[in-house]
Amino acid sequence: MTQQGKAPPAILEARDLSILRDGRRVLDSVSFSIPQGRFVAVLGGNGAGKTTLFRAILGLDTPSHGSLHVSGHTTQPGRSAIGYMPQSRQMVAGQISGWHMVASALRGQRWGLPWHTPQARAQVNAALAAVDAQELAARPVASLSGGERQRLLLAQSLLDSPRLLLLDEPLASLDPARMRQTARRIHDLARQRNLTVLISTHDINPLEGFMDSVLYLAHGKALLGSVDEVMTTPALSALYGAPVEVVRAQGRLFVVAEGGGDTLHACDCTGHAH
Ligand SMILES: Nc1ncnc2c1ncn2[C@@H]1O[C@H](COP(=O)(O)OP(=O)(O)OP(=O)(O)O)[C@@H](O)[C@H]1O
Repeated sequence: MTQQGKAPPAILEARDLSILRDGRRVLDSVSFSIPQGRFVAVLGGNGAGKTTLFRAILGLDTPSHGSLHVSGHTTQPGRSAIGYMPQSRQMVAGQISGWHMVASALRGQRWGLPWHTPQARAQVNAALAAVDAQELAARPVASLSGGERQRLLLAQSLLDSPRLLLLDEPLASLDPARMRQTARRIHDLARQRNLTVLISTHDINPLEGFMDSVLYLAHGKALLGSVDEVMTTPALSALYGAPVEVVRAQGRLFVVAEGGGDTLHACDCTGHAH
């Protein structure tokens, strides 16, 4: 990391972290340190291990080797300081209201108890207000658009005053304007609350101007740094262990397999060109 000045203490620290899934090494001796308050884009192709990393941070997957600490503590399930927006958009549908859907994620209330304390109600209302979703509170979830449901999921992740937000592809299936709007909303919330945000995505274009760092996962390895440090042909070729090319066109940045093969990622990196 090359951010200027004294870095705040690390909220997330991986040391030689390896994680197996079905016997396959998804993360292989990965080390990185993320200071509190950073807004980090987590990039990597399908199956690179983004969700696996999030699950490990939540304490749902145990490292096979190495260590992973959140605020200096070993990861464990149920830490209230972590807000999570899962990639799976499955949610209780039917006639449940937006308000009750958000409330169902309150700690200890996961099965939607029919009553809530005034404090719990205030927390749900505040989370809805934080994402400008008050008008969705009374609507049946089944009647909401995909983008509106995603706003409710973001509200859920804000319950219980998290210090760290893990957002697994929160921009997926949004139109370009809403991607940018959502990225700005998350960024502003993070700044107001001094939250650390890890946001996984296949297109970092909408995050341009908001992210402090990129954590790029490929072939079990990870590279953390600024956009300028990570999104370069030499850096990503070294990470992939194979030649890839970082191409800039019309203010956008693409990562392509050498020889003009598949586009691996796209990102608007105006102002980051080398
Ligand atoms: N429940 C599971 N059991 C066994 N293997 C799994 C399981 N979930 C994921 N994997 C494997 O772990 C690897 C990493 O998957 P992961 O979901 O972390 O990738 P990802 O970077 O989030 O991918 P995507 O961008 O497609 O969501 C993949 O090879 C996947 O097949």
